[in-house]
Amino acid sequence: MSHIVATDGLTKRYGKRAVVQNLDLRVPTGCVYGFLGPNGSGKSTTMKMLLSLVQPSSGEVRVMGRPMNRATRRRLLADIGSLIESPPGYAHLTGRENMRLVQRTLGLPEGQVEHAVRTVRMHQQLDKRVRDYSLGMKQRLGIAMALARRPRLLILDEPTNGLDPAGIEEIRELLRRLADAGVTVMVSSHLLGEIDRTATMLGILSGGRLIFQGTRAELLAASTPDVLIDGSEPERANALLQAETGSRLDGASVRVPGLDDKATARAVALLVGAGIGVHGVRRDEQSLEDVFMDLTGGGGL
Ligand SMILES: Nc1ncnc2c1ncn2[C@@H]1O[C@H](COP(=O)(O)OP(=O)(O)OP(=O)(O)O)[C@@H](O)[C@H]1O
Repeated sequence: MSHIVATDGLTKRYGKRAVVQNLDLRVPTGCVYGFLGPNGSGKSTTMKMLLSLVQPSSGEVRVMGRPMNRATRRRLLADIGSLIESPPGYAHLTGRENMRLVQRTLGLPEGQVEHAVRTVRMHQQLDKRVRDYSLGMKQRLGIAMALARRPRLLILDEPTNGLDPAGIEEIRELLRRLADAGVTVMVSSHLLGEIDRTATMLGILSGGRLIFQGTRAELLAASTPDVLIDGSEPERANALLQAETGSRLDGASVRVPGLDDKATARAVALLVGAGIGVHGVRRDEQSLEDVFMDLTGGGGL
């Protein structure tokens, strides 16, 4: 599989503190890559290193098969569109004037800029000043600016931040359309729910480390859902299991986290051996959100 972005041991230290540690990112060409993690986990710093806006302390970034560094940056950036932190654009100018600036700066044909504006469905809002735009409109104009150069790779840092549900859905739909048109999109969020249905690959960052990278199905498979045990004496059963497994009472059931099949059989044998009647053992249904919360410890989510 070809990767449009690949990093090896990518690390950023500020003073003694490593804010991004040893990342081996693999972004397959043509996917929507959801880059998830709580606030402060290092997503923006990583994206800035991918764009060579921040110099890595160690490790390597390869984009489109080439090393990204100060020397190669200019050429590689010609094929990358990005939106990092607040939306760009001069507030006192209209959308059209801002787009014209982008066109002139990059020396682009007019049709290309118009196509970018239509893609984000902003063509009817272009004569308003940017300061009168809603946040969603500003984000969409920012994405149009990033798209104007017809990038192969689009890097978007929290494009849904601060948007209402309708605005979030618009961005989601836009990302899907871009992916269908062959653009690889890397998009960060601190909320799994904002991108999990759009992203085909997920990378999860926690405390500067990549704690998961793979598909949604792989993420679900990587988790061990809690086991719920129903029996004749839930309190005594919980007391027997608690020290070793961290179990707790959940209604009339005993909820036991992190048990694989063998450990489940051992727990049941222990209870039966202690004279407790076990009449039900089942695995809890787990949502992707539960798995994400488990992995990141729920920090900042
Ligand atoms: N220039 C800098 N100097 C020192 N520390 C920094 C600098 N830039 C970022 N950090 C620290 O690095 C950590 C990661 O920040 P980063 O912005 O990459 O996280 P994030 O996951 O994008 O979070 P957020 O969504 O809140 O922006 C934070 O603790 C931040 O304070």
